[in-house]
Amino acid sequence: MTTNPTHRFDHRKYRPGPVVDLPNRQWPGRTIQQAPIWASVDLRDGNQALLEPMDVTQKRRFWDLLIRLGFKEIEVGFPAASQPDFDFVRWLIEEDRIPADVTVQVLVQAREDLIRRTFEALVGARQAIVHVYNSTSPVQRDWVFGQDREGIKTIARQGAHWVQQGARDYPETRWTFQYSPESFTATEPDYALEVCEAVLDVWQPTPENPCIINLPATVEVATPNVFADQVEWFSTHVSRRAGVILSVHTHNDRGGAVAAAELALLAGADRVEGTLLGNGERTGNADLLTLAMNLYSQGIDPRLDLSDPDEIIRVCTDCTGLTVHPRHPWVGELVYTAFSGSHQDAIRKCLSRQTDDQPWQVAYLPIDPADLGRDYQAVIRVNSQSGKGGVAFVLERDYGLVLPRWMQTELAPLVQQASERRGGEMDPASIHALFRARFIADDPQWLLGYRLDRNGHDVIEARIGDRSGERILRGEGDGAIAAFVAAWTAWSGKRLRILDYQEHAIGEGTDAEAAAYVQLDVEGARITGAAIDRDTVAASLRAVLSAVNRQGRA
Ligand SMILES: CC(=O)SCCNC(=O)CCNC(=O)[C@H](O)C(C)(C)COP(=O)(O)OP(=O)(O)OC[C@H]1O[C@@H](n2cnc3c(N)ncnc32)[C@H](O)[C@@H]1OP(=O)(O)O
Ligand SMILES: CC(C)C(=O)C(=O)O
Ligand SMILES: [Mg+2]
Repeated sequence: MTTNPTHRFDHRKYRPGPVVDLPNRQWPGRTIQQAPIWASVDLRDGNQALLEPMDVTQKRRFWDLLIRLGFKEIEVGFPAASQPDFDFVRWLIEEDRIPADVTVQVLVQAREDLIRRTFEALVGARQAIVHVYNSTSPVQRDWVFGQDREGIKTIARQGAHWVQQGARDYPETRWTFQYSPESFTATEPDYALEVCEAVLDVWQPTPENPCIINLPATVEVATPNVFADQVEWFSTHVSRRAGVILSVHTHNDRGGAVAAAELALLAGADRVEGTLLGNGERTGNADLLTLAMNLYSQGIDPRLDLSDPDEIIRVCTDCTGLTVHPRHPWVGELVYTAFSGSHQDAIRKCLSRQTDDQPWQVAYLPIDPADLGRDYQAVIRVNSQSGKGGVAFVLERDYGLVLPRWMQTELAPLVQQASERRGGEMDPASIHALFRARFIADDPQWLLGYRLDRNGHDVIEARIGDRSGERILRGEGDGAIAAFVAAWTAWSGKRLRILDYQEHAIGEGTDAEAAAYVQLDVEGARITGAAIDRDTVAASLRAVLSAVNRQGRA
């Protein structure tokens, strides 16, 4: 290859992949109604892409996970390629680790010796899928295999024949045959079909005894709609369609593996191969976890139990050595977290209205994080992008404090400034500390006690302490706060007026406390205060004192 050093980044080097002329395409008008047949290729495609392939212990652990999640078809390796893969298949069979409703699948090239060895690996299996492949695209034909169209078709046909032969030698196993025209998406569609027809001619599948034709986007070379066209064209042109389980196997080179698999389902695919979290060659395979969660979030049973993604992540990470991006769809650490103010506000409002008997409709949260074992702790986190809604959410969630709107408005900028100074997240304890420092002021005067006479008209005697000693203030009014304000006014000579007052219980039972929030007009200045006390009246009096103290400080 020649490159011009002055034009290193040169798009003229590339050509678009093949497309199908499909003016009457049907897939755009369809929606996905049910989960496809899932086939995990974690232990094969995922494994072959690792810097350090899984050892036997890791493979066993991964297998157990796949079984727990509910996979019924699992490609367990390429047993003819390596002894560990061979041994793993033997372990599964000899240790009776394959549940009756699960079928193992193994991959093999269309080579006679390898196919023979593959059947040896599977001796004693109740049922198995033997997956044979060869590559069909022009570059593979011309440059890799050095074969013309006929030659490549012959490789496929022979492979199909050897597989059929092998199966005849082991009649005690229920066999399913699978063929992949590797590099399908880069292959001329009519030629890919021709090769598959040659395979089908050998296998003669029927609805009672179907085979699997798996169409791989070995390398993703086009937009997902192009893949969908290719799949629909294939699905509507292949013979013996009722005897063919049409499978797709997408890779993520352009970032579209999941979308391509979804559109392929609209286009007629019955089955999807992929991996958990998208591990696999280069940019990976279609992420089955994402695909399944996409269905789940649309109200469709994904037929996989993904309720504990943290366990999935743990096993995948331990076995592959790969980490999961915090924004990975559905399961990343940050995907149910809102930092920005308007999102937090909307989430808080929606969560307060969402009930268990309604369909889920919370803005910015496509599903209920609790379904995946994620608590609401992570939903709202506060930093300099956050507003009053987020601050209020955190104080309510973690401290049971339901701040009035006017107090939220006063507190939020303080939190924002603190976050800007700190340059990061404000944890709940810091927000709570800011709230207390701002609104709860038991100094320079504090409440030592009170006596309330509630005989129709409220009469209060409040014992107030300060650094010089203590005094008794007396007043009366309509309610304890009004009586206290009257007492304070009489003593201080200052005009004091309650603008707003709110209180609520924190917790329940004998441990419950009361939170009181007050907004006063003191000599024309608006000032706020808060207090928390086991006694409701004391909380309200202390809230008024907090405001007065704050005004005094100001
Ligand atoms: C898209 C995919 O993911 S396909 C799966 C790929 N996975 C793997 O390859 C992992 C396991 N593979 C291996 O360990 C090795 O490739 C083995 C053991 C299977 C084979 O190793 P080798 O015999 O050394 O052959 P190698 O892998 O280099 O294959 C190249 C030869 O096989 C031929 N070949 C490759 N694929 C196929 C196929 N699917 N069907 C028939 N022949 C094939 C090539 O034309 C080439 O033939 P040549 O030697 O006459 O030029
Ligand atoms: C073996 C085939 C199905 C494959 O992994 C691919 O083409 O990506
Ligand atoms: Mg692959």
